[in-house]
Amino acid sequence: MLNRMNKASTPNPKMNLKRSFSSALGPDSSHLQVKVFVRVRPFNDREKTCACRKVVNVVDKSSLIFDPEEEDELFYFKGVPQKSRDITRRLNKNLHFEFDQVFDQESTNQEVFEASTKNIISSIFEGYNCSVFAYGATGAGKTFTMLGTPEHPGIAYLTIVELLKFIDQAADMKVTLGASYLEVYNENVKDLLYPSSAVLHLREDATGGRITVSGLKVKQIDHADELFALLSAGNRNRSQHPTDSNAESSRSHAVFQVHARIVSNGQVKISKLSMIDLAGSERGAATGCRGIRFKEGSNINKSLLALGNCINALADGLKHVPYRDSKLTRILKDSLGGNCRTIMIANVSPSSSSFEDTYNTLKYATRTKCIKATISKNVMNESLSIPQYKKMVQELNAKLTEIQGGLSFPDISNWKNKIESLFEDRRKLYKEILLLQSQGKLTNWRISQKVQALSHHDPSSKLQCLDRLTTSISQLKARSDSICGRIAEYRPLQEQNDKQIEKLEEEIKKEEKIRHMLQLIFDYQKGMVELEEHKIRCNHFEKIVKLKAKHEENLNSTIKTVLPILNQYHALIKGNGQDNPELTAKYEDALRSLDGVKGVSWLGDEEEEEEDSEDYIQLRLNSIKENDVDLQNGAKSLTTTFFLSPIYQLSKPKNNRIGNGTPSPAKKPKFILKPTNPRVNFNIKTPVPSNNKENIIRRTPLISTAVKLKTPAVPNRSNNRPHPYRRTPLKQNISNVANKTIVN
Ligand SMILES: Nc1ncnc2c1ncn2[C@@H]1O[C@H](COP(=O)(O)OP(=O)(O)OP(=O)(O)O)[C@@H](O)[C@H]1O
Repeated sequence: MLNRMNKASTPNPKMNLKRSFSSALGPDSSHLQVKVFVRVRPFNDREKTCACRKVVNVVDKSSLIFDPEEEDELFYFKGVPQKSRDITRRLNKNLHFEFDQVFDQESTNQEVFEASTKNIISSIFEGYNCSVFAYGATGAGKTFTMLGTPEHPGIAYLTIVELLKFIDQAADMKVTLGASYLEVYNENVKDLLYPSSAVLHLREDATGGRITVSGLKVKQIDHADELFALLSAGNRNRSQHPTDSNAESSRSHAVFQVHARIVSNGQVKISKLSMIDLAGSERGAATGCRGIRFKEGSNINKSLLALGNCINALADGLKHVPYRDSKLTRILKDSLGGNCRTIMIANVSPSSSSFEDTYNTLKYATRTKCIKATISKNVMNESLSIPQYKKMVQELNAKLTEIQGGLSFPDISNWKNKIESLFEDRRKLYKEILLLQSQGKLTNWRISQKVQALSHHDPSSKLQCLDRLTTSISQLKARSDSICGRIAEYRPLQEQNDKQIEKLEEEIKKEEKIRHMLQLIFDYQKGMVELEEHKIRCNHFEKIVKLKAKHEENLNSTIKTVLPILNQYHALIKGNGQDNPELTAKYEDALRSLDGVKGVSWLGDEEEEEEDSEDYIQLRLNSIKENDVDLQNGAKSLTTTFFLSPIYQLSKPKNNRIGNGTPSPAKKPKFILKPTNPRVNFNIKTPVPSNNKENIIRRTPLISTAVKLKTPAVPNRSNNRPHPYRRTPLKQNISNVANKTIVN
């Protein structure tokens, strides 16, 4: 038995058939594979009369046995019954085939439809292409299955009925249907709905994948009746000629296509249902065809052979599928291996007279089961009309309102008021303190000027102006003390405000949901206060610079006046013979001092030259950056960086040097105006005095200056070198601003 099965299983090595043909994948994965059904038609009259044997035995719903074993009749040899079989008789193949479903002779078209095509109707409305094709030898029942008779309507009819039923039920979609019907006869394509039209040609689209039939007309369908009328009319136009096997043999491959355009939920799905009734495969000898019929048969077989090759290539998963070998395979390209849910109904005759045809059909069908198709929906976005957009916007708005209703935003107005109020207090406090500081610094600068003026005179002289100077210094000092006192009064309030703001910031951090929102408000308010602080500092700095400039102007004008008078006095004394060496030395010392003021450069000043090269005539304030606070001994100081961009720089030429520290009266000092060099930075620390008055005096630069009243600083000239800051008034100005007034 096993041997027989093995033998039977290798009739054609290329087909690689096995004894048992089981479905490669389960029913759930069928959407990836071509579904294959086999239908066995009843014996026809001719088969009945010729006493043919039944070669197909339907075992159950999904399997059949081809060429089943028969009970061995008793075999007599010389009148004696033998135990062994009759060796002159052919062995039965007894092949077991399995398909998605097998329909026996008793099955109706309705049953075939219910089990096969009905299941793919919904896929059409999802945007999938679907195709059903009937395969089999001539007279095997393809046309009966696909088209049927008035009494027994076929798959095409039943599918259309179901399709229309589906459309009626689906109220939420708009479906437009169209139909086309073509036949491939003798390798010519003909429009069956418009039979008078010329032979149609196949075109491949630009992407090289899709085949279209150029000139094939798609008729729009508004009513179900129209679809049936089209089907009937197309069938009448089909090439049919009687053969020995079939009195009404269809000699062409017919492709009836229903094109659907489904619009739902703003999407457009386009799908196509193809129902293909293939011409029957036939053996010339078996069908008794001659002449034109033989030519027809050759072409039919040629295209069916091409179809078989495509099925084999697809089943083996080959990259190249020979669709181009025939018109039929080109047309069926997207129904077999393309983006399509495909159903094959293989029709077979049960009669031994069609033994070879049935066997070949079953082999084809088995190979077809292995074809896997990758299907995807043909969905595209519909370009909506204005009313549709309006409707969509309304729907979205309604959803938004619904979502917003579900969200509750916490009320942060209390927080906001609290933050704003605390920072408003801080702003006022800082403003008062800084303005007072500015007044104090300006006052102290005036004190320092008067102290300098005082130092120019002999304290023992009883000049009236000295009294005025001393009185003025005392008044200014009293004012400075008063300002310091007022600043000190603000200190507790400022500390309290700082603590409140620190606490508030901590509280904000604990608010999980609104923390970020509150932090934004907090940072904004903080920034506003800092901005105001900077504005006050800028104003202060401008005032200082103006004062210095005015002072320098006065000094220069005094020198201009004093120098000729001094020379005159010296000449007068000398002329009167009252000159003495001590007086001459003092005179020369005074000259040197005045020369120094005018800017003579001395040897060994290189480093200072580098350090203090920021001699500016005009200064422009660009921007300010605060580096915040330095806590030391309980006192706070604010460090501010000023970026000063000089417009022009007044410089001494490098060669304006005399040598060995000796000034050269022959060479007058020269100045040149140079364009600005890159930005110059000044770090300016603004001390914020603590409560402690001692500390205030010790740490506040201007007050320190005031304390130095009793012992005014005198430039150290022990090495016969003028102090660089005393030598050049401009430098002195800058140094005062940078080091004394603010940086201390
Ligand atoms: N299941 C069936 N039940 C009853 N009669 C059938 C059945 N199948 C086929 N027949 C009959 O068998 C005959 C041949 O069938 P059909 O024309 O459908 O064959 P075919 O495969 O289309 O042949 P061809 O390829 O030559 O067109 C028809 O008279 C048809 O009515």
